[in-house]
Amino acid sequence: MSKAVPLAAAPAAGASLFAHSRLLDSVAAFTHHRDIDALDHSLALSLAELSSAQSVSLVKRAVGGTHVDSIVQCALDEQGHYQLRAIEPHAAEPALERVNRCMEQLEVHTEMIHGMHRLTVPMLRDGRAIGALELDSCMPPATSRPLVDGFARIYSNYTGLLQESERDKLTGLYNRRSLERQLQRLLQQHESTQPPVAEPEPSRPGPSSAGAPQVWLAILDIDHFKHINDTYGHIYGDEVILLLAQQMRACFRRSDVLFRFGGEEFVILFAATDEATVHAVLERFRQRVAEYAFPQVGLVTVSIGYAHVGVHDYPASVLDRADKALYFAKNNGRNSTYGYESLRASGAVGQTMAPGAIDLF
Ligand SMILES: Nc1nc2c(ncn2[C@@H]2O[C@H](COP(=O)(O)OP(=O)(O)OP(=O)(O)O)[C@@H](O)[C@H]2O)c(=O)[nH]1
Repeated sequence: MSKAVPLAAAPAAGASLFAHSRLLDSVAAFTHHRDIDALDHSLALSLAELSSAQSVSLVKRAVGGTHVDSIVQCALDEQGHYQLRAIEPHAAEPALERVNRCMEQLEVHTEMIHGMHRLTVPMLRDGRAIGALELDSCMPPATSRPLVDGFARIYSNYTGLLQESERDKLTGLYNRRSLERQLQRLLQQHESTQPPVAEPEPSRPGPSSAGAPQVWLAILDIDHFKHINDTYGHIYGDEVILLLAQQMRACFRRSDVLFRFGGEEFVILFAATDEATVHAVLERFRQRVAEYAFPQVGLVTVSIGYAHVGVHDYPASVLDRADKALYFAKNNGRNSTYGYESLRASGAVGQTMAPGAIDLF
């Protein structure tokens, strides 16, 4: 039997339904994104619009780390329109103290600033803060807090799922599936500074115009890993993989993108101005590994092959070139680093795969 709804309740219910559907629209819009940068922008804008805030900042810690590695802010401009911008964490140092405290203490922070209410809410996952949302608004914190809390929880859950799908379970590095997206992202970042590359050899690094950074891909493979597994067992083999991933994190820059590509193979994507720098960076890492005493196993070495990434390169063809250089290292004593372009110039390796023959993942 249907229940009569008092007439007087209808307008309030209508208004609340409208507010709920706006909220759901926003959540649907930002969870539509698979790309975390786009998701961050969408979240900051949705929260600013729904709360009519003066500004919303999304501050994020590096995956698995405690330092802030990105800040996205959505703030009203003089014309009353929301504008999104990314802020370099080092440029926001003093303001970050408050946010860092909130993330360390896992506590919500409120204060009055220039006649506005400032609300800082940590975003939690598995009992630790992955970042924080900060809102400057005319509304008192008690009014805006449920909305900010809700967005923080949805963001944390959703990015947790996204990260699980793009990370290797053992090491926490990116997995093979994420290479194409990360490569595109890095190329877009550096596209404007990359000199035009002559066809039909997209792999050849352009002239180093005013030291503009270019993108490079390196493949790193543990030498005689089967022997390590056979001698010490798979658990020690896994431990070697884990420790190597830790060394990679410690040795490469935060902006370098690290992958466990499968088994005992790793990939590094990074920007550098010239081949000599690339070689020196990779050699430094190879030597560091060769000097490290792995528990029980002792000394372990790695072989490295690398190649330049052209703006219009397919991931599979870059991988093929770097793999040729790696293969050369494996066949020439291991525990060494080789670049495809130099090997090609000296005639030590042949042509890479034809554009039609590539496997596009
Ligand atoms: N412990 C462990 N072993 C793995 C994992 N993935 C692959 N392997 C093993 O890694 C070994 C790789 O062996 P190969 O491809 O012959 O290479 P290698 O022994 O390192 O020899 P080179 O690369 O030629 O120096 C195989 O025995 C795989 O079973 C993993 O996640 N954990």
